[in-house]
Amino acid sequence: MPSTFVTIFVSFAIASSTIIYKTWLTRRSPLPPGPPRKWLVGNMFDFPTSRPWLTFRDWCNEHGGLVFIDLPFKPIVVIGSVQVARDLLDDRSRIYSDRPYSTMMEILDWSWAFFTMPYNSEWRANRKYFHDHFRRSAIPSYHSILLQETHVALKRLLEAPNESHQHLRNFPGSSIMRVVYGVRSAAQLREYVDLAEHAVDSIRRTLIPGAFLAELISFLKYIPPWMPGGMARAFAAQYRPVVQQLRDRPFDEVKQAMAEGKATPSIVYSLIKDMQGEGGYMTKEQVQIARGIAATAYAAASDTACTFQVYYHKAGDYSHMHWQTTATLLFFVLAMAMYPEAQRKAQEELERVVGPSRLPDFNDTKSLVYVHALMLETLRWRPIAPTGAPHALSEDDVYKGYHIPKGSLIIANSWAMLHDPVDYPEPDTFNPERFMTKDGEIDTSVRDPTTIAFGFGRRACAGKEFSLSSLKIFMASMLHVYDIQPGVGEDGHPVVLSAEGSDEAIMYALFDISASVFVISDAGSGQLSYDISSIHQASFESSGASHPRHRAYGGLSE
Ligand code: HEM
Repeated sequence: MPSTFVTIFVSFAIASSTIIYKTWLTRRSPLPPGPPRKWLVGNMFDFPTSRPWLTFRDWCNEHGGLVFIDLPFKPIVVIGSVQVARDLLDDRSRIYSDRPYSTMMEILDWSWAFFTMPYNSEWRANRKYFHDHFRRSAIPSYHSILLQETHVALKRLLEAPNESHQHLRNFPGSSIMRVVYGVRSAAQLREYVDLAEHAVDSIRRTLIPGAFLAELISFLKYIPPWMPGGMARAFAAQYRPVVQQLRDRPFDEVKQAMAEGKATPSIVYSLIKDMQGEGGYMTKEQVQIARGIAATAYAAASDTACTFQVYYHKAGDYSHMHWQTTATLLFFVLAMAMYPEAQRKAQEELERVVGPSRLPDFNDTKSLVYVHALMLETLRWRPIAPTGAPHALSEDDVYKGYHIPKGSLIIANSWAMLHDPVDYPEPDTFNPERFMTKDGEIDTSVRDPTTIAFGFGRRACAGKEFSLSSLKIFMASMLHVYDIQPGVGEDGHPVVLSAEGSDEAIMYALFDISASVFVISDAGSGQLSYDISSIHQASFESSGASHPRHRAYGGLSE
């Protein structure tokens, strides 16, 4: 009985609010063009459920660089060209920098993560502190950690190649934990990476289309778990403690270690030192910011959630968090297995620049032009945020005569921009050389894909420089040491690889490379004399000193 009442009440509320909303929406015209809208439901049944970037691209090809999608209570504007993205998200960033509100994110207690925050003074303060520690000039101080974590991953790949997926997944998480919290113990790093994954699982589960009606009807968040309609609160009760642990546990451990005089240098350590006044006192707001920005980096980088995409879909909004650095590394490995010629060219460059007796380091990266082009091409070929992360418009706007209503969700279709055949001929082919001149330099006349893949305007990726450094040293080191090939299937033939993801995916589905790609040691000419098996994780844990460099002849094969 109560559930019948709730159903009738909810249906009535939806129908009447939809009519009011439609009247409001169309009070000013014209709206940007888009797929034809049906009365009351608008484009609700046109919205793509799979690979939306392809449908968005087609709509933009038909209607122009700006397309309006009319979903109940959620006007969506899709940007299909770099020029429009620059005009709106960069040049008008004052009003295009909000994020859409999500009920589930609020009740799961993700509001401290500044990638979810609205564009306000709290976001500004968070972003400023984050920037202090992740701006380009700050990154060299993390180089030794990135190198060490890269070497740990290489060693693990050698020891347990069947778990290659896991090793790639651990690299970003472990690196960021060491940078942000100074964690050294391998066991604790693993525990924290798992904790981040568990917490972010809460977001993954809210993504399932229509999973939570509370995204559409916000008051459902007040219904207790034991009542019909209380699903959102029941779900939140399960995950909220995990999300809070992610935010608090590593931070509190650093504070405790500082009090005992045992803390190692880290971003949290410097934040606390910088914020503490006389007598070591921090205000409640300062503690909140320090906790929040540390955990944002932790969540954003550690195989977890860097950004979130929110689409309105049939029964409600859903947020889509995704796995940035790990996903890029997975696509890199896949590309290497699919395009052996590109792999070979990178290895030739590594042999020339680095030579056979050591691993690449950050002094080499400037000379590794082909590896740089290969990284750019990976980010372009399979952008892991194909539709970016949604912005929200905070004031009514007019662009080229079209009215864009306040509150619209703004989606930049990065995939379409990165596959524009005018900028990138034959865009589906993985071809690092498109970024190089005939003289072997980076061709600055080709559009730099990092200006698209990391988003736009004031909300563009705050970890971009950190990511680029991690990706480049990891890719160079991996190719210097290993050959990457398709695995062999049960029929004895090489597995046929595909980079398309599954049909259901609203982003590129992550795949387990362990099953389909072989990573084998002794890359390139087979002349490498550096023995990766001699790297000792324990030596990083105890001292933080740079890794011991052993020389052993006979290549890397065991
Ligand atoms: C391959 C790696 C990565 C890619 C492609 C990537 C891409 C993105 C994109 C597309 C956005 C949304 C931008 C927008 O709203 O226009 C974003 C936001 C963000 N990223 Fe990343 N990201 C990566 C790695 C990282 C890492 C390693 C960190 C942390 C160290 C990080 C921290 C953030 C943060 C904090 C935001 C939210 C910014 C805000 O809302 O103000 N990202 N990223």
